[in-house]
Amino acid sequence: MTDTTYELAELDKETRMGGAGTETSAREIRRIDLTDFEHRKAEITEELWAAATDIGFFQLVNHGIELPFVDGAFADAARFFALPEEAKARHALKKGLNSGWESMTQVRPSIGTPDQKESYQVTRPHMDGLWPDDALPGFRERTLAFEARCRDLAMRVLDCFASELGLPQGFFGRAHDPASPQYQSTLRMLHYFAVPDDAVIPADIWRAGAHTDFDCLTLLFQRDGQGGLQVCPGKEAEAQEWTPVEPADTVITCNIGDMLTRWSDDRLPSNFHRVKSPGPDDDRSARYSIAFFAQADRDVVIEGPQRRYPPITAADYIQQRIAANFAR
Ligand SMILES: O=C(O)CCC(=O)C(=O)O
Ligand SMILES: [Fe+2]
Repeated sequence: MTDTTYELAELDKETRMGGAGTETSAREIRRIDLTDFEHRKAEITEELWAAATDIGFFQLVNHGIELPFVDGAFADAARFFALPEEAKARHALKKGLNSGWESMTQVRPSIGTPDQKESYQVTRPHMDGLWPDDALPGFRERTLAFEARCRDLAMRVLDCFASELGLPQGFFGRAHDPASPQYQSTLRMLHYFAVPDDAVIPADIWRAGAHTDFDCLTLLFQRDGQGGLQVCPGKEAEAQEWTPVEPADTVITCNIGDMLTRWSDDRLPSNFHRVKSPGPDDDRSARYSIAFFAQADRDVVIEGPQRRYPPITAADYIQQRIAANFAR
């Protein structure tokens, strides 16, 4: 726990989510099938809206990003993280720009201890000097291609939300424009460290501490057998009951982020999630995941149709969240 008070209400809420809480499997993790998206858009929109508003999180299946492509992105992530420390340090995080490599520097307001992980982030306009081109030929091109597919899929889902919110089709696509120098959507490769067999992990050490995401929508790719993710819908946060999410190679777990909560005047609640450390009976090997964060372009003003929150640019919004999360 920290005793800092934050300017954003979202952050104050986060500081209260650091306890262990309890586990429940009673919540349904709804799977939304995107097969034949263009023809089934109305039906899919209904399902997405119901899952996002009743439960607060959901998974996508038959989402169109082919498994070999996802496998390739994970293979590239593993190759990057296997580079020597000094090679990775040449591509160090540009703080505030969600670009580059960091290790153990993310401290969540909920727990106050560093996440037990390293990450490499790609945010298109800020990648000068951050690509490992010499060590990993082709990594840049493949990673950008994967990022583009994630962005397109995220915009499909956001288009469905737009129609329910009374916003025009393409509204979110225009606000997340990969050709704009203001683009700030981010692809993040994550590597949670293996834990030695004899290590006893203190209760306040998490692979990722409890948090909501800063963005509009997160697409989270996980690997079969690499569990640990737990979710708690924002509207049920007080109960601190966490539902484990079974990982699978072919599904994408989605989180609504705080930016969309604001933009929807609270109609789409963000959800808390965290990644627990392996317990005594859990697999202790390394865990990899990849997240795509759809964050509106820096110059876009976030203001819902009902104006429940004061307008804020997406740049200022993300900046306040980064400042609260990265110690150095
Ligand atoms: O690795 C995971 O499963 C979750 C990652 C996450 O929540 C994040 O990076 O925001
Ligand atoms: Fe997250």
